Amino acid sequence: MDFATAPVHHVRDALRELFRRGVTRVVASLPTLPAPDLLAAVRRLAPLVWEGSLAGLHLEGPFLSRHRCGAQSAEDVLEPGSDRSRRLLESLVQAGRPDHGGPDAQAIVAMTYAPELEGAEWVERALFAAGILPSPGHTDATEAEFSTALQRWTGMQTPGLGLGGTGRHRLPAVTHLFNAMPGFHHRAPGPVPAALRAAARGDLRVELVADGLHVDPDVIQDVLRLVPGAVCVVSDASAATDAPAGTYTLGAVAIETTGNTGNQNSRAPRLAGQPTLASGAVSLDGALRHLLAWGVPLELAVPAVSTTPALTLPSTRRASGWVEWDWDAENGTIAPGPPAVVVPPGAPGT
Ligand SMILES: CC(=O)N[C@@H]1[C@@H](O)[C@H](O)[C@@H](COP(=O)(O)O)O[C@@H]1O
Repeated sequence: MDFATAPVHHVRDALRELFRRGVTRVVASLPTLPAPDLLAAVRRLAPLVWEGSLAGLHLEGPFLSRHRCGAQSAEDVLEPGSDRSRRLLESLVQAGRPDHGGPDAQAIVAMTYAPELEGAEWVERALFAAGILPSPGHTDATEAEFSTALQRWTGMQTPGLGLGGTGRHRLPAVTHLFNAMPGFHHRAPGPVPAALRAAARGDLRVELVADGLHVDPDVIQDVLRLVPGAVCVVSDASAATDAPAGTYTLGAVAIETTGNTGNQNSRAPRLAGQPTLASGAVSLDGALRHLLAWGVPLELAVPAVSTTPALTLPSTRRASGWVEWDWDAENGTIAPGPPAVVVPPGAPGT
């Protein structure tokens, strides 16, 4: 099911399946699309956020680096500085805002953008003002460009949103750290070390795709040890995630998966006919199983898939109940299949 193009009743079916597996809050990511389609998708899905079915919308673009599109539609990437881009962002913010309610009611919770682009500062200002977190990602930024963007944010915070708050503050998160950005080089460090330093200071959170294919499991564990409270494990899922072999859509682009052939590498969705990774290979319950199988202690793994990512949501959308899994304490693994008990929000102890 492709959030960007599916009718609302298919979205509801997919959410029911995720909730059955123990996922309690879902942020729908919309990829870079032709501007009218993106606006239409926000208009279609925002009511699901207002009614509480979705926890929010994340727009992955369209203000991305043309050099780091990855699986995002390069044709639909826009320069943030143009009048057309300004009008589009204003319309998106408007489409995500309900008739009643403050910035906390905005359906869009985050937008991925490349902070080195000309006009990025305007995007950041507009997003913060609307209660939307700017998420650096799909970026070709140098370390200096990335750090400059973080400094710019300092003057743009609104109450409860921005840098340097308490541990439960709503902070921006880097969109899938390591993927779709320059890697670390000792003479050209790129955004990764700057992001990790900011995360260690408590000024930023970092998303990781923990499917065993996007980032080496040892690197995931290193990041969890370095900045344990800042890691948001995300599925980066698409219609092709956990799906049978076939061709699917990710908004405007065709992607494919070879399904579960027993060779884990073949299971990652890729751009059709190309080697480019296109989305996560497992949904969030699968990511938790991976973390535990790699030996990540339960007390690091569980917050990274639950309470830490929840902190990127407005506080009114964080209470998510509690899920008890059939887990094998001796082997540190959880049993496949649905959780043993899903305790609804508001129940004693949640
Ligand atoms: C939805 C989305 O955009 N997902 C990105 C994809 O675009 C990128 O190609 C891939 C690998 O990036 P990498 O080759 O830089 O590691 O990571 C994520 O799957």
